[in-house]
Amino acid sequence: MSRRPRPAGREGQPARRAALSLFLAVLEERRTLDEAEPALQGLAPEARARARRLVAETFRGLARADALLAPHLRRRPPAAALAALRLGTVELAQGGAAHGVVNDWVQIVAGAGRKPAAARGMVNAVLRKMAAEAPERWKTLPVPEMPAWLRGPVAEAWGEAAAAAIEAAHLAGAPLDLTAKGDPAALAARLGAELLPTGSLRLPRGAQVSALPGFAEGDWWVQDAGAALPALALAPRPAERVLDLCAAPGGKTMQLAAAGAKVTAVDLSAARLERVSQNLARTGLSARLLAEDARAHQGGPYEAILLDAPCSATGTIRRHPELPHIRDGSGVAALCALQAELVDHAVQLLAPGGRLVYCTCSLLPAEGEAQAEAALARHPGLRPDPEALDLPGIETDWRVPQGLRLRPDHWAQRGGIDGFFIAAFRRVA
Ligand SMILES: C[S@@+](CC[C@H](N)C(=O)[O-])C[C@H]1O[C@@H](n2cnc3c(N)ncnc32)[C@H](O)[C@@H]1O
Repeated sequence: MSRRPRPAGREGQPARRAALSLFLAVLEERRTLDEAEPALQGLAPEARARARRLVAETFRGLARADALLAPHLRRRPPAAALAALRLGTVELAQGGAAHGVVNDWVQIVAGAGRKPAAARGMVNAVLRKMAAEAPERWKTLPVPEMPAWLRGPVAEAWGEAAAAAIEAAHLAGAPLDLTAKGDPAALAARLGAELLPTGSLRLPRGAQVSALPGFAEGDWWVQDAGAALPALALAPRPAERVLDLCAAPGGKTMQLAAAGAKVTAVDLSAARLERVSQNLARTGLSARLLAEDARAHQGGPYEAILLDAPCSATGTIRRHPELPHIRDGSGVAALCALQAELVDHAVQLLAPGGRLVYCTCSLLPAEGEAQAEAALARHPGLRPDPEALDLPGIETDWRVPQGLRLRPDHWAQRGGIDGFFIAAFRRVA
């Protein structure tokens, strides 16, 4: 029996409706995509993934979409109509079929807001113009800049050219990196992945994680190549008692446990610790999990401590393009104070001769290099341990006096790496 063709765009409409709610939830409530995504529960997994992808791409290219839209908007449209225009423009710029995209967004807007008829006409007219303009003009528009609170310190630390290169990396997005539970070379061959010099595996952006071989068996987990380095720098030994502070969702906990260490993993958030538990169950690894403030942890002394401190997460903008649109830098001072308190407590929990690795996925030197310097100034019994950072595959220009500085523009030919700062210390007294 022949099936009647579906009207263009109909199968995309649930995803687009969901994208509109998700986009508004992130922007208006200042929640990350991860925090807001549970609102999409009930949507088929494919539509959910499509909605999330569209919202992420819209935040990534928002400055470009706004530049294209501006000449066609006499006044700022109501929130839902503006969101539809931004999402629709990005879809069109990235090759979406004009008829389906425009019709769907017009229908969606017709059911939202206080003056649906006016909004409907405006969205229809503007998106038709975008269908004609956006695909050609998109790539000619400037690369979106980081917000001033972030761009300022980045350009001051590494210069204008580096800031621009980091912005280009944010726009390019990130590939899919995995960490193997066992032999990385064997897993790379099995998955057809690139084996990176640091031991991580790399697949092209957009690969569907749960469909990859070995996911259900727990043979690997998703982890940026930069995020995999701190646990390698700690170099846990089999049966060694290791403390993993600020552990959720557990990428580093799994690395430490896979190396055979007896891991105690601490995180303030019981909900996030539940994800560590699920990750450990999937990978068949184990660790002792404690939901508590790391500053109150009593235990040890430990031979090895990993402190992956909460931070601005500005090193992960490639993967979390909404961050520049929902943060204003006002939380950074409090994060820096918390990081220092966490370092101080970690030092107290360290056995004489013990190793401490401190890291943050931040581009801000205040959360990285400055924290490492301040820790040494506050703790005369702490020494830098630069040899711990002599890891396979490390490029010489990642080394800085305080430790390792990774930036998204590093490894540009390979597809980049998340921004990270990593310092290694030893307690000598
Ligand atoms: C950068 S994430 C950790 C990522 C994790 N190490 C991994 O590799 O998957 C920071 C974590 O710190 C936790 N956190 C924030 N403040 C904390 C505190 N005072 N004590 C313990 N954990 C805290 C957050 O809940 C969050 O899970």
